Amino acid sequence: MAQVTLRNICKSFGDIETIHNVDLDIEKGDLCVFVGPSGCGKSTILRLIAGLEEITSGDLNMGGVRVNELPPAERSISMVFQSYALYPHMDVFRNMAFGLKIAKRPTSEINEKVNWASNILGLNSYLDAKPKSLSGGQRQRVAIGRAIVRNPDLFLFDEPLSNLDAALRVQTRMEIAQLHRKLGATMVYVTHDQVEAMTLATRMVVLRAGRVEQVGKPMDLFRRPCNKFVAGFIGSPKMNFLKVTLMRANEKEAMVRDEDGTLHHVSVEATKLSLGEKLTLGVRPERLDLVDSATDNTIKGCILMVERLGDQTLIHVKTSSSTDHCIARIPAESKVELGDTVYLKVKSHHYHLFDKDEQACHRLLPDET
Ligand SMILES: Nc1ncnc2c1ncn2[C@@H]1O[C@H](COP(=O)(O)OP(=O)(O)OP(=O)(O)O)[C@@H](O)[C@H]1O
Repeated sequence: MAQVTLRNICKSFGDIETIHNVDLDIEKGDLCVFVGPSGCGKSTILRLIAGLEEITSGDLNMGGVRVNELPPAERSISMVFQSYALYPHMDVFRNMAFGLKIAKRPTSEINEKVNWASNILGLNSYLDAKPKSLSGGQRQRVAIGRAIVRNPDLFLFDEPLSNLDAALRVQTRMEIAQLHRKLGATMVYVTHDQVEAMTLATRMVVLRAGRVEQVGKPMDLFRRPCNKFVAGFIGSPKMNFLKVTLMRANEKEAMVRDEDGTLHHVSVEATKLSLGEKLTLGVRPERLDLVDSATDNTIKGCILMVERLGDQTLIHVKTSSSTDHCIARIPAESKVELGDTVYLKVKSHHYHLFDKDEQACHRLLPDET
């Protein structure tokens, strides 16, 4: 049985419904990450699970029991916010001990648990310090410590790394992943950063405008996005999209033509498509290889920008078919200059194809990809 289940959950603020029929199972031990653009409803769903917002309709179950009306304090959850929410006048020890004190736990248990948490989080040397003397990363660790001492059934994280600088974000992200493994805890984690989502999640939930678009393991969503939205949201730089027309189709391949007249052979099950249908071809920047001349499966374009990143180079290429310009990730030693005409080749099984409703055609991938 899943630890947390959402069934047909809707949430309205006044007359406006912002969360629409969300169904989701969060299994024990999952690190379930909600990801999606600003305003898609990530925090609202987290707050519904926490009991900080009232559910308009649907059922929220925890451990098999319906908890829609259960107050937050009775849900066995701990929440960690972006803003840390530490008490400025209390030292680190008292901040971490606060919840247990309120719960009137014996002093020996409080000492034991706070020491255990501060060991795990590397806070032993700071137990007497006040929050204002700590760095952002240390403060967030105290907030996490305060959450773990309570040993809840479920941890909820709302963009906990947003206030940290880039280096600290990576470090704290690793610490959260390690903590998740050490504790075997069930966690729900909200972020708008798809890299954070990919690296942390055991299960990723992609949301758009209050609806779940796709749920799955990060690499499954990366390899087999169910639609153009998920394909464009996961991956950095994002997937390139080209406007194409279907010329031929069978159960193993779609042959499409781009706006330059180049043919692309795409390894997908394409029997449901109609000849002449306008489609979108997707290809990730790392799947484009520089070649000398145009053949089938190449994209022709003119270099608009060259970004040399050290170990690799990104080229931004203007093409006739791409909805935006195309980005290709190429080896650092490639000799390319602004204004060059380039040909970028794609293997048939590296393409994605989306129908006129932006739904993905089933990809036929070889085992190694
Ligand atoms: N208390 C509220 N009253 C009215 N509308 C609200 C309230 N809280 C959230 N909303 C609306 O619900 C929608 C989802 O908001 P939510 O904060 O959950 O998005 P989000 O995905 O977490 O966004 P962000 O990444 O920007 O934090 C938005 O349109 C927001 O304006």
